[in-house]
Amino acid sequence: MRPMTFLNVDVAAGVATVVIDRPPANAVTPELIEEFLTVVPGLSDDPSVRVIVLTGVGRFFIAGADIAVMRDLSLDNHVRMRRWIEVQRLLELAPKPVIAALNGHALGGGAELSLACDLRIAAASATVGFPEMQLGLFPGAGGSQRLPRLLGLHKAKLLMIEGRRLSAASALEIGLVDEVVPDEEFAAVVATRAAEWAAKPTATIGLLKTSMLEGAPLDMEGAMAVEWAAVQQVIASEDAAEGLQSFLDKRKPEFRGN
Ligand SMILES: CCCCCCCCCCCCC/C=C/C(=O)SCCNC(=O)CCNC(=O)[C@H](O)C(C)(C)COP(=O)(O)OP(=O)(O)OC[C@H]1O[C@@H](n2cnc3c(N)ncnc32)[C@H](O)[C@@H]1OP(=O)(O)O
Repeated sequence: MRPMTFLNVDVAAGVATVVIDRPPANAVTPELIEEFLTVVPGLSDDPSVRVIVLTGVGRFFIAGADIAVMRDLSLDNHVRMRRWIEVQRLLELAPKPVIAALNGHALGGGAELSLACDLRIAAASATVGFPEMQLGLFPGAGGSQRLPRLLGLHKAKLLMIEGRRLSAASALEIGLVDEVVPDEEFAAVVATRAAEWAAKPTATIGLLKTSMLEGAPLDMEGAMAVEWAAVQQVIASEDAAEGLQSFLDKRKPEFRGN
C-alpha cells in the first residue's frame, strides 16, 4: 500500500489501529476520504486483522467535513465529499468488528462515521454532535438516516435541529456512545477492549453485522430466512466447534476467527 499522508495504520496481535492525523482538527477532505478508501478494504480483507480501531491524534477524533472545503457548494465538490458514505459502508459491512475510539471532538461527518462502527468508546473529554445545521448544512454524511435508527426519530431530529455538542457523559446517557473512559485511561481501555474483541469469533461477528443490516428492512419471514442462512454458515465454522468443545473441556475458547 502506498504511504499515507493522514492515516497511520498499525497492525499488531490481530488489532488494526487506524490513527487520523490531519492537523489541526482531523477535518475531512477528499484526500483524506481517498486514504480511507485505500486503507479500509485492505484491513477488511486481511485475515490477520480481527478488529479495526479508528481514532484520532490530539483533541479531535474528526471535526467533521473541512469547512473550508465545504464552502465550495458545487455539486461536483459534494459528489467528491459524498464518498465519505462509501467509507461508512465499508466499515458497516466489514466482516469484522470496527471500534470508534473517540479520543476527542467527534462532530458532523466525524460523528456520522462513528455511527457506522460497531462500538463507540469515548474519552471523558470528547464531545459528540451534529452541528451541520448551525452551518446551514444538512447532516448529509449518513447521519440523517443512521441516527434515527440508533436513537429513534424524535431524539435524532432534536439532536440535529439543535446541533448541540454533547459531552461524552451525555452521549452515553442517550446511547450515542457505548462507553466513556477517563482521559488518562482511554488508550489502555481501548487497547483492552480491542484485544477482547479480537479474540471473539470474528467471522461470526461479520455475519451478524451483515445479516442484521440485511434483515432490518424485511418482513419477519424474510428476516428469519436471512438469520437461518447465517446460522447455516456458522455451524460449519471452526469457531463454533471450538466454542462448544471448550465449554465441555471447561477451558476458555481459542477462537481463530473463522
Ligand atoms: C465528513 C465528510 C462529509 C461528507 C459530506 C457529504 C456531502 C453531501 C452532504 C453534505 C452535508 C454535509 C455533511 C457534513 C458536514 C460537516 O461535517 S460540517 C462540519 C461540522 N463540524 C463542525 O461544525 C465543528 C467545527 N469546529 C468547532 O466547532 C470547534 O473547532 C470546536 C470543535 C468547538 C472546538 O473549538 P476550539 O477548541 O475553540 O478549537 P478551534 O480553534 O475552533 O479549532 C482548532 C482548529 O481546528 C480548525 N477546525 C475545527 N473544526 C474544523 C472543521 N470542521 N473544518 C476545518 N477546520 C476546523 C479551526 O479552524 C482551528 O484552526 P486554526 O484556527 O487554524 O487553529
